[in-house]
Amino acid sequence: MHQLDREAPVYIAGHRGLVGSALWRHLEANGFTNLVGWSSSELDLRDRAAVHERVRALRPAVVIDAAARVGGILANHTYPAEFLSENLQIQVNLMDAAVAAEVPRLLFLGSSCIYPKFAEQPIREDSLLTGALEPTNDAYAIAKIAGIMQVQAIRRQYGLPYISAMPTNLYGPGDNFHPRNSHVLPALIRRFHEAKESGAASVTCWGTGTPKREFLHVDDLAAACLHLLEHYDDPQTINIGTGVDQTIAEIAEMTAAAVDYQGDIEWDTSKPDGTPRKLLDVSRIKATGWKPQIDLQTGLSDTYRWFLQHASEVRG
Ligand SMILES: NC(=O)C1=CN([C@@H]2O[C@H](COP(=O)(O)OP(=O)(O)OC[C@H]3O[C@@H](n4cnc5c(N)ncnc54)[C@H](OP(=O)(O)O)[C@@H]3O)[C@@H](O)[C@H]2O)C=CC1
Ligand SMILES: C[C@H]1O[C@H](OP(=O)(O)OP(=O)(O)OC[C@H]2O[C@@H](n3cnc4c(=O)[nH]c(N)nc43)[C@H](O)[C@@H]2O)[C@@H](O)[C@@H](O)C1=O
Repeated sequence: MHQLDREAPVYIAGHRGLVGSALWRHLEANGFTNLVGWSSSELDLRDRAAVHERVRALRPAVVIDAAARVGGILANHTYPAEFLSENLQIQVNLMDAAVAAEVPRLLFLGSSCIYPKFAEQPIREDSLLTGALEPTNDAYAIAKIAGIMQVQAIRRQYGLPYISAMPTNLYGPGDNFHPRNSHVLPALIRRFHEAKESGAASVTCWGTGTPKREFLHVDDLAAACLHLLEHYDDPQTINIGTGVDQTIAEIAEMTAAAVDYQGDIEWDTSKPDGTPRKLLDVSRIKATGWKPQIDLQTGLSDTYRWFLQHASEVRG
């Protein structure tokens, strides 16, 4: 593979989200001068005709699909119909439009929840479709698996070097801090912060605290995406993660420390735990020369600082 042209148009779908905004920052810092993004109100990616028209008119050199209906365990569990339907529509429209406009390079982003609930740990890419999915996010996972298949089908049929990558759980500036619909880290940053402010004696977290999760800072993810666009060309999807995980109880302790909340932590076991563990095997991406730079403690403190500085504009 070769260096991307820094002056050619790069379309970042979902450029206002956690991942898309990090991609924008990273590409800009790496000399890209022609980044393009439309918000969902400017271009609803479920609108097939509009997507075809925009992509045909722009003829980007690269499309990065960071647009999706995204949420934490409870949002996935509560709205499976939307998570399936909206994600299928967004990715099918984008990829079909890219093929029709002969876009030469595309990166599709999925998620580590595509792998079987009881996959052997750490999870290798070839575990895909070897077992049943975790029920709290099976609808979302099936949409993402369809995306991987579409990338492979396009490569086979049209010979275009499109790729897909599967990030582990992400966090960082620009995250969604909604109290119910977000992922665990932003939810806990907000909850511990509010408890500290109000002087609450305890904070309640969801589930048993025993599941394990792996967290990657979104700036590391953005660097990995550019690295893959310049160094990876294979039909098989590739994992992006740290190769290290913690229990949710440990994560809650770390978040409380980052926020400086001194009270107790309690557990609401009526809330779902989700998959017991999903640690990615990251040997393939490491072999291409990429590795994460931001450790979880530093990343958590930075994210909390960002949350405080952007209190009036945080999502959720
Ligand atoms: N967050 C995580 O922990 C992980 C995320 N990922 C993947 O990374 C990608 C990005 O996720 P993330 O940044 O966290 O999600 P966010 O919710 O932060 O951002 C998603 C973006 O998608 C856009 N979008 C959603 N629906 C539409 C639509 N109908 N038309 C146009 N744009 C739309 C939104 O645009 P707007 O703001 O303009 O409405 C939003 O900016 C997803 O594919 C996700 O699966 C993978 C692993 C973990
Ligand atoms: C990225 C990934 O994200 C989702 O899967 P998940 O890994 O289960 O993500 P989560 O961050 O929501 O939860 C992780 C763990 O943390 C526990 N937990 C404690 N307290 C809170 C809490 O307050 N909020 C949340 N959300 N979780 C909490 C929670 O019970 C669970 O055990 C899917 O959308 C999936 O589709 C996907 O791709």
